Amino acid sequence: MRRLAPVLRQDGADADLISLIKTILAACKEISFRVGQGALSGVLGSTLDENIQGETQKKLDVLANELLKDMILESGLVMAISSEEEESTVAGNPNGQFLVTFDPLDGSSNTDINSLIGTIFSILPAPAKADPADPSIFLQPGTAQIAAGYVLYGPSTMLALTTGKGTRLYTLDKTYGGFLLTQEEVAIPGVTAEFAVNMSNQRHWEAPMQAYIADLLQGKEGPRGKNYNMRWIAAMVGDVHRILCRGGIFAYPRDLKDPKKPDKLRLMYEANPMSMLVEQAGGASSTGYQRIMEIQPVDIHQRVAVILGSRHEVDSCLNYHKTDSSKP
Ligand SMILES: O=P(O)(O)OC[C@H]1O[C@](O)(COP(=O)(O)O)[C@@H](O)[C@@H]1O
Ligand SMILES: [Mg+2]
Ligand SMILES: [Mg+2]
Repeated sequence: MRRLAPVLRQDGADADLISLIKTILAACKEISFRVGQGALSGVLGSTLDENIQGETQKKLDVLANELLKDMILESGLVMAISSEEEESTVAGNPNGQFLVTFDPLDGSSNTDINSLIGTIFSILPAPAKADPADPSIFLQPGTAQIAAGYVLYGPSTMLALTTGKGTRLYTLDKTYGGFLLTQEEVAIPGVTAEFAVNMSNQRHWEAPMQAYIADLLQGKEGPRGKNYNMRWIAAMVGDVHRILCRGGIFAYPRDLKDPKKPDKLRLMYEANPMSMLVEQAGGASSTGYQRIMEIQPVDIHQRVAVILGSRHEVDSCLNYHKTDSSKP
């Protein structure tokens, strides 16, 4: 089985990019070890704090954030980092070629039930001669990403990674201590009969999403003419991993439950890296009205509606949005 670095070299990644990816993964291996130790490592449960987004921080959120931040900045390869758990960006080497934005721990609410969680990351180019302390250097669309990936802390620890040459899956070999290539080319089936959405928000969705899901639920007797199955892991990283493995559609649509917070998922370190992985595997990703990777960000913690997965199913969902005259 092939090791990570030679595969990245074959894909045209330069030595600094390989080194940065290896640094991110070194932090993830440490997180994987702590997660694997569970209650024995003393990292389960909540802190007394909230993060910038007003969400309760888990001890693992804080630990994962510190590990990633320190190791990435110490590498000297990045101009700055941005994280879900940091209010603003953190400056690094003014000559660093890269920016890294990450969700240190996705699916935090799963930590206490020994269920799927992961780390999501996105690597962007650092603008030339920019101020490393200026957060606006991160405001680049997803199409500018140099690489994107996640590490899933499951029964095995897996890496999904793309540098724009397809999406590949690696598995952490704990005896050797590195990630080995276990799926060369991920190809998401275009057609599916599986959807993932938090149904408890159904009554708060906009009309097109209500109509789309209502038709899926009618199964064989409805306009879609087939029965659908539903899955919800409550960690985007787990739901996207399932879609990379066997197809499906994942949605966290806009909802009107709290008008001040209509969207849940974060553009820079959740939606964009997952969209790149999905598109590179032949899938599609949209807000319902726009390709996610083409959004020009205005804030490092900006939230966005997400609909991604099997290409034809995403297209079907988008058709419901096209016929909704109330939207752009
Ligand atoms: O609470 P819900 O509606 O099930 O939301 C689950 C969603 O929230 C998230 O956990 C948000 O991520 P964080 O855990 O990083 O805040 C997503 O991964 C997941 O898809
Ligand atoms: Mg998250
Ligand atoms: Mg998180």
